[in-house]
Parts: sequence; structure tokens; C-alpha cells
Amino acid sequence: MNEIITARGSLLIAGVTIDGATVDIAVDEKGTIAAIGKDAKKTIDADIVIDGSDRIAVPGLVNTHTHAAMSLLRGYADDMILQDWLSQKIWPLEAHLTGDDVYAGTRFACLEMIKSGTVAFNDMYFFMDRAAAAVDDMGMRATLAYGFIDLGMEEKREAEIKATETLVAHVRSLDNPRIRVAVGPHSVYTVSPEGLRWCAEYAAEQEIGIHVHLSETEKEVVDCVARFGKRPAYLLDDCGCLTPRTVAAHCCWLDEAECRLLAERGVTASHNPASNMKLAVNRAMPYHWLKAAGANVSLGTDGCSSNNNLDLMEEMKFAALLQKFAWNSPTLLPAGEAIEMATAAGARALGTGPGTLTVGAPADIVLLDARAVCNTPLFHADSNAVYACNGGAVMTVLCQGRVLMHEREVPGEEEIVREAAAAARSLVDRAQDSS
Ligand SMILES: C[C@H]1O[C@@H](n2cnc3c(O)ncnc32)[C@H](O)[C@@H]1O
Ligand SMILES: [Zn+2]
Repeated sequence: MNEIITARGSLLIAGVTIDGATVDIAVDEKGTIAAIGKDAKKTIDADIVIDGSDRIAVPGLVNTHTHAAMSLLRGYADDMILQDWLSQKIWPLEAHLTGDDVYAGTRFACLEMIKSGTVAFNDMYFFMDRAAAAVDDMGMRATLAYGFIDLGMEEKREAEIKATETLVAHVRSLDNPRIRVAVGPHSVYTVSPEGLRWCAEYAAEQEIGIHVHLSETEKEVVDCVARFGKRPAYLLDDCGCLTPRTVAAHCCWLDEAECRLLAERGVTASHNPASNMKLAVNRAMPYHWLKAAGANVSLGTDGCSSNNNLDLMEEMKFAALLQKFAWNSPTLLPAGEAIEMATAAGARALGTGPGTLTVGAPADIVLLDARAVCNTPLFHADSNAVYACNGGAVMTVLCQGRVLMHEREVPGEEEIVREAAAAARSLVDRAQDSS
């Protein structure tokens, strides 16, 4: 194994390219960027030196909507509409999930994310104590929410409340600054207004975030208006769920007034273009309205059963292309904004720092291969990163100054893949045996 992966301490990335300039980046032993520039090496006595020649440094990517352990369900159910996909295939299989599955699936998802430049993610799923263990083992950052689904039943709501409280207490007990907790009301079609209100009050009391699906399909909006007399964003707002700590995933079917409402409340809208196209939700997030309103718009992959990977480099391209195509505007969402979505906007949403390569920021750093085919010729690094490259161009990943991958080597990769394959097989076999 490359010794840089196992080494700990202060670190120097020597002769790396940032915005076209060749600089050194010094990282102190706390994992903070101590200096950037030609004299950066003088600020620390580096324990580790990484050769940055032929490398372009960018901030670590932040995936703001995942169901990480769904990596076990990759390719299990494709080419379906959302409601059928969830009710006929995904939920029946998820009924057989175990904590061990979630550990194996989340560790596997972390591996895939690290290999494509992601350092932090916002996750909503089940058995989240085991997801936390996986995140801890892999050295990433994550905000973890239990997927709260009460289907309007009081008994179920009580169980979901307990599960949420248990997870919050568990994550607090870990006392790991890389792992945070949020409340995860799944959506307005799976959680009653009483459940949504409880989630909002509990999140406020605990001073933690809210992670929710919002206006993913037209059916969600039509059904919500028919049941509650208002569109989903207004229902969430009436229940107190729209806050500066809220990440609302999808937001495809928002109208212009709802975009303004999200901006006013300080909500982050997580764009998930690949999942939206695959599930044919038939409308792209109105990014132009959200942007005009001043909302924070970040980027997510969604789970591996609707994407079907966790490559946020690839997702930047999907976002830029979908926005241009859907809203008939080649100038909408240029490369620089797509990178901002995948870095600073995500970091803002999860409170993981500025999401930039600046002195004092956490050293969440990705080194891209400047000699890769996708980076040749290198007229505009942002353009290549978004339109030409994918996660395969990521060579080295640091999270809080710790090297998670170097020269594409991640410790334990083979075993992680083997365990995930076995867990996926066993999950599907158990589900089949019971049917
Ligand atoms: C946490 C639950 O959310 C389910 N899920 C995964 N992807 C989506 C999506 O795009 N919309 C709604 N719900 C989704 C996941 O399977 C869990 O059951
Ligand atoms: Zn989702």
C-alpha cells in the first residue's frame, strides 16, 4: 500500500495547479489549510509530501442527496416510473434490509464517492447507526438522517419518532465532528402533517438539519393540492419544515412563488439531474427561478438504484446539460456554476466549511490528473472538469487533511467490494425466499 495513505500528520502538496497557477498547499496536523502559495512550505514542517505536479487541485465535492446503502440495489430495478419503482420493487426489498446490509452498502458507497472526489454527503436511509460506523471507518463527512415515513398512521409515527430520537442520541454519543445528524421526513406523500410538524419542532429543538424530498413529480404536487389544498412547499412551510438547515431534494415541480419561498426561508434545493431523467419526472428543477430568488442550489446523485452511480463529477455534467436543454438556454448553468453547486453550495448546506481552497478552511482537497485524456488540451480547467472528465480523473482525495485515496488507491477496496456483492446477493435471496 502507498505509504502516503497510512501516514498521519502535517502535509504539503507541492507544485500543484490551482486556477492556472502553480502553488504549494500546506495542511497542518489538525487538517486545516495553513497556507497556499510559493512560500507555503515555510509555514509547516511537513510529515508528508505529495507531489502535485501534473495535478489540478479543486475543493472536495459534496453530495447533498443520497441513500448511500442503496448501492446494494444498483441495477435491481430500472426503467420504471417513480411510484411503481418504489412501491413494487424498492420498498418490498428494503423490508428485508438489516443493519449489516446498511453497513456494507454505505461503506461501498463511500468507496465509490471517494474514488470520484466526494468528501461529504447528506444521507437519508434506515439502520443509520450502521451507516455512521461505515462513514467513520472510511474517513468521510456525512450528515445522516433516518428516513421518517408514517403513512398517516399514529402507531407508525410513534415508532418513527423513537427511531429518529435514537439516531440523534447515537450520533451525538459518537462525538465525531465529521458525522452529523439530521431529521429525515421522507416527503409530503409519505409523512402526515402531524409527522412533519414533529420533525420540524424536533429539528429546531435539537438545532439540527432537515432532509426531505420535495416536488419530485407532478403527481406529488397534484395529490398534495387535492389532499391538503396547497402545493408541497407551502405544506412543508406550514408545518415548519422550511428552514436555513433544510435540504430539499429534487424541487423539479416548484412554481416560481415556491422558489421565492425556499429562498426566503434559506432552504437549500438539491438538484439530482440523473435520477430525475432516469425516473422521467418530466420537468427539470427550475434553476433559473431559484437562482433569481437567491436560493442556495446544491448537487446530489440520489441513490444508486435511480442514478445508478455516485459520481458527482459526472452529475455536474448532467446538471449543466439538463438545465440548458430543459429551459432552452445554452448560457444556463455554466461550468463554473456547476462546480460551485458541487462544492461551496453543498458545503454551505451541510455546514462543512466554505467548500473552497482557502487558508483556514478544512483541507478537503481533490487532485485531478492534469495529464488525463479528458484534461487535454487544458484550455479551461472548469470546462474539462464538468464537460469532459468524470470521477476517473480523480487521483487523490483528502478529507480534513487525511488522505483517503492516493494515486487511486483506497485501503481495503477489494474487501469492501466483495462484502457489498455478498450483501446484495443475500438481500435479494432473502426477499425471494419470503415471497
Ligand atoms: C429513504 C427512502 O427513500 C427512498 N427513495 C430513494 N430514492 C427516492 C426518490 O427518488 N424519491 C423518493 N424516495 C426515494 C428509499 O428507497 C427509501 O425507502
Ligand atoms: Zn431520494
